[in-house]
Amino acid sequence: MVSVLLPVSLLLAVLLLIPEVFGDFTAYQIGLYLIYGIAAQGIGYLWGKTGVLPLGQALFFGFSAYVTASTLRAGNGLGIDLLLAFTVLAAIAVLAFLLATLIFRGRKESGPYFSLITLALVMIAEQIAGTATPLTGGFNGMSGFPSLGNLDPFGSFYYVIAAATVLVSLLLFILNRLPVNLIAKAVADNEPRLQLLGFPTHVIKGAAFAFSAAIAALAGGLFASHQGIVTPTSMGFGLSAEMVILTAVGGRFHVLGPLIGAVIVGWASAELRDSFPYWELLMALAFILVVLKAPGGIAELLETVYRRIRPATPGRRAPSIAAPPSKPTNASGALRFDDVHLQIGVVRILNGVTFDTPSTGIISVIGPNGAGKTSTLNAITGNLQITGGSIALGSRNIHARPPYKALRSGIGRKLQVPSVFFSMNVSDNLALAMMANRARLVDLLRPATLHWRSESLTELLKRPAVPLQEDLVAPVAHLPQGHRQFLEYAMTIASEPRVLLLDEPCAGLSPDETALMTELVRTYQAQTGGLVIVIEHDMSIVQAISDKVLVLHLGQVLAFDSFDKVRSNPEVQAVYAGGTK
Ligand SMILES: Nc1ncnc2c1ncn2[C@@H]1O[C@H](COP(=O)(O)OP(=O)(O)OP(=O)(O)O)[C@@H](O)[C@H]1O
Repeated sequence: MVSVLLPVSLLLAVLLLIPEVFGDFTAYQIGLYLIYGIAAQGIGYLWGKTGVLPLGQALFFGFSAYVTASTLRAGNGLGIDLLLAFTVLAAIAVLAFLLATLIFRGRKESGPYFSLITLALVMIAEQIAGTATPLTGGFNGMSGFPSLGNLDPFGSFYYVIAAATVLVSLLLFILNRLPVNLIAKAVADNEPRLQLLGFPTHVIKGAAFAFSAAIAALAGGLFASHQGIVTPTSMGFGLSAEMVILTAVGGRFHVLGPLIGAVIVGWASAELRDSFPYWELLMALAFILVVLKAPGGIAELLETVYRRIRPATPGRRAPSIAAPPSKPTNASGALRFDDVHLQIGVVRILNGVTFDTPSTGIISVIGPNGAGKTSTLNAITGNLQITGGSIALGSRNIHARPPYKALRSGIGRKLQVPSVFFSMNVSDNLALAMMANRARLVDLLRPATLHWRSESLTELLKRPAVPLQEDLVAPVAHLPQGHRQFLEYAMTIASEPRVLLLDEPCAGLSPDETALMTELVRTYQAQTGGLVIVIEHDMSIVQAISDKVLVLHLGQVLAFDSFDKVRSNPEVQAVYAGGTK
């Protein structure tokens, strides 16, 4: 809690001292910088955590500013004004959520589409604001309305801005300690893995965008009241870009970064504007310098200096909490491919794959490079959409589903190259996996959820040969390949899926580690009674673990039988002639 209260108390103290030390006029100027800083904090949250860069945030800022101006002009009284303000914030958040989920739905990555669409929207909005004169006052804008509660913009209204700044910062600091923060960060880190853990990333990005839009709208309302005039530039691309610059300069990874950026850039611009004709050039150069040399912005530089003086001490590890059981998935029965075709452009990857697995056991998938093994798993989890035929698990067709629904259908997937969250430590990776298919919305707002452990995961971590126990606080980026393989395996089984898809789980493992991994897979299958499908090149492993072997070649099934029968199959021998692979 100290990590929240200390910076927030310091912020409060500094903001309260400003009018006392510098006087009302400076407080008025800083009030404006803080308003931009609040909007930039919203951008920082979205961009710094999820990696999604919004280029049209002034759309919400300006819209809210216009609505606030009209409301204040109508003179309804403080109560109605506040009620309307909350209604506008909520409406903007809902609209932003719908817009973002619509754009992100069906897209695998964040990509530049979203940024470009927000850019286009704010340009349209600025045009409309400039031409819809009866509503907005056209290019002259709206003016002549009182401040909220008739407070003096050059006096007491500063304290309203200071209060909003502290509250937004407090909220962001609290969010940083909750599981939702980990999930938001996981989007930027490895979105495909998060989807395979059952998280609908388009909804997560939509929620983060809605939150940042509501913060921009709050800032817009304060702006109208503070400035007493709203013009189309308050809803324009120029302001949107400026807010992004403030965020980048101040530091998008820190709660207070955007505020620092807004105050420093605002103050420097005001100082230079009158004394130096090329001040905009100087500001642009400063921006380029920060982006190139200090991508984490001023806040990160300050933190580096602070950490030199006071190195971080490793916190005490909180005791584990028994995780609730996984949500039932109703996954049962055999996996059935019926004449499955998969084509991307002119590349025909699967050409009529048909097989029917038993409902339990270990199936190995073998075949030469490029045979279509990984694509077969991709078709099951929805990472690739099939172009013909059907895939069913038990009595339910599963082929038209997006990847985040695979786990909800009881299918866990480990990828060929270990796919984990590289910017996080092992503990956070496991925490995300423990939430998969377990956490309800309310659990994502409880810090205790971060300490969930299931019995099976605890058992796995207790095994002396599993190299994860001593790695818990180690950044994943520093782990050797073998440890990453075990981590991804542990993450995949954390939600106890009934169907386990493992793509070369022993690749890069030492002989001892390989023996351990095969034993873990066998034990998991025996304990759950589920179906495990393993892609494997090493025939000794295939022989040791398989109940049946599926041989693929050129996107078709060459054989599907016991290991011995497959080994003596002349067609398989012909394909494998000359090597063990
Ligand atoms: N997204 C994609 N776009 C275009 N071609 C693809 C795509 N995914 C796979 N392919 C092609 O489909 C073929 C089968 O690929 P796949 O990865 O399924 O093979 P594999 O049997 O798993 O091979 P390996 O043992 O090398 O991993 C390859 O020729 C590959 O280049």
